[in-house]
Amino acid sequence: MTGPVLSIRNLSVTYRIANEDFPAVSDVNLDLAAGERIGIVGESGSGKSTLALALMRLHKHPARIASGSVTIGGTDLLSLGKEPLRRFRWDRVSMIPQGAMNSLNPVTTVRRQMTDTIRAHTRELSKRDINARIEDLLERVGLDRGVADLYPHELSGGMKQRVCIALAIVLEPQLIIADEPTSALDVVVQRRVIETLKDVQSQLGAAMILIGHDMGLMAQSVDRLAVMYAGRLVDDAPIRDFFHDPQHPYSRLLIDSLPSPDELKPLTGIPGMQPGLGRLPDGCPFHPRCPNAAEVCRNIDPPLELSGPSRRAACHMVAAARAGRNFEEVTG
Ligand SMILES: Nc1ncnc2c1ncn2[C@@H]1O[C@H](COP(=O)(O)OP(=O)(O)OP(=O)(O)O)[C@@H](O)[C@H]1O
Repeated sequence: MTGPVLSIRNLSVTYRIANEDFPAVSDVNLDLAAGERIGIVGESGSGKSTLALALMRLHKHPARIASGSVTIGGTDLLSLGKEPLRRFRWDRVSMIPQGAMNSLNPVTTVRRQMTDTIRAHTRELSKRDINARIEDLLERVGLDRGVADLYPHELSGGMKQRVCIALAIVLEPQLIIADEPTSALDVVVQRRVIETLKDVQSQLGAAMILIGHDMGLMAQSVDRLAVMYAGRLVDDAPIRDFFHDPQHPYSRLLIDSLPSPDELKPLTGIPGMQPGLGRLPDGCPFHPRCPNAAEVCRNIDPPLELSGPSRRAACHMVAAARAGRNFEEVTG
């Protein structure tokens, strides 16, 4: 198949609160190729999990996909009926949700849980084939095959997370969405689990979306990094460009607020707060916190547009620089 594995067009997701729809994900456009890994970062509440859940159609009331389209492996996700959607999940797109390791059933063994997942999608495999597949998967994620007969309480956090990775790849999906897959683990185990996830993803040739807050982990794990702010994608760049030449002022501030062991500097956050649902200011949603904000930023919401080879930014200042114009001239 040629073309992207994932294609998101103008996707908006709202939450209905007191008879009013509030946008949590606004007009997101994104393509992802086979084998490509994209990281999505953003402050808490920026819409990352809402976007991830919508990509599996796992969002629940009061969330609603208000507009847009999602195509995965050539299939229009939003047009699928209940049964085709059930088969589509895990088979074509799988998810390691936030706190995945706590979602394992405490009263059944790993083997039982993996068998149930496989059986829910295929009736063709014999018990022997299923057991062979389970043991192979456990080994692929760095676990002993004996783990199949253990219960979740007999596993460490890192082992549980590996089981969740094995479950996510059980049907060899084309797209894996991992929402903070390592947030509850210590740093050493985090690195190992991410390495495992990357290995299985590249063996499958699957595309991967990695959602998280840890920019250091992202730097080592993904090909591209996208930033969400107040429900929008505001930056999307190859990982090296993102760190070496950040364009969006928010990305710059995020990078500046990272602690550095080489340069002992006081830790700085980003002043101000991200606007809550339904409290978006006019113009660019970041302008109240932006050190470069000008009149145009207070009035016009900048679209996410090409800002260099393979990169996009939603910022008037970046757009002016790309057009070779002086920002002050543009802002008048
Ligand atoms: N069930 C819900 N009902 C109403 N609003 C919700 C609901 N779930 C999330 N929201 C709101 O939607 C917005 C996006 O939330 P979301 O959980 O997608 O953010 P996030 O970037 O994943 O945050 P975190 O990093 O903390 O997981 C937030 O303003 C949040 O308060």
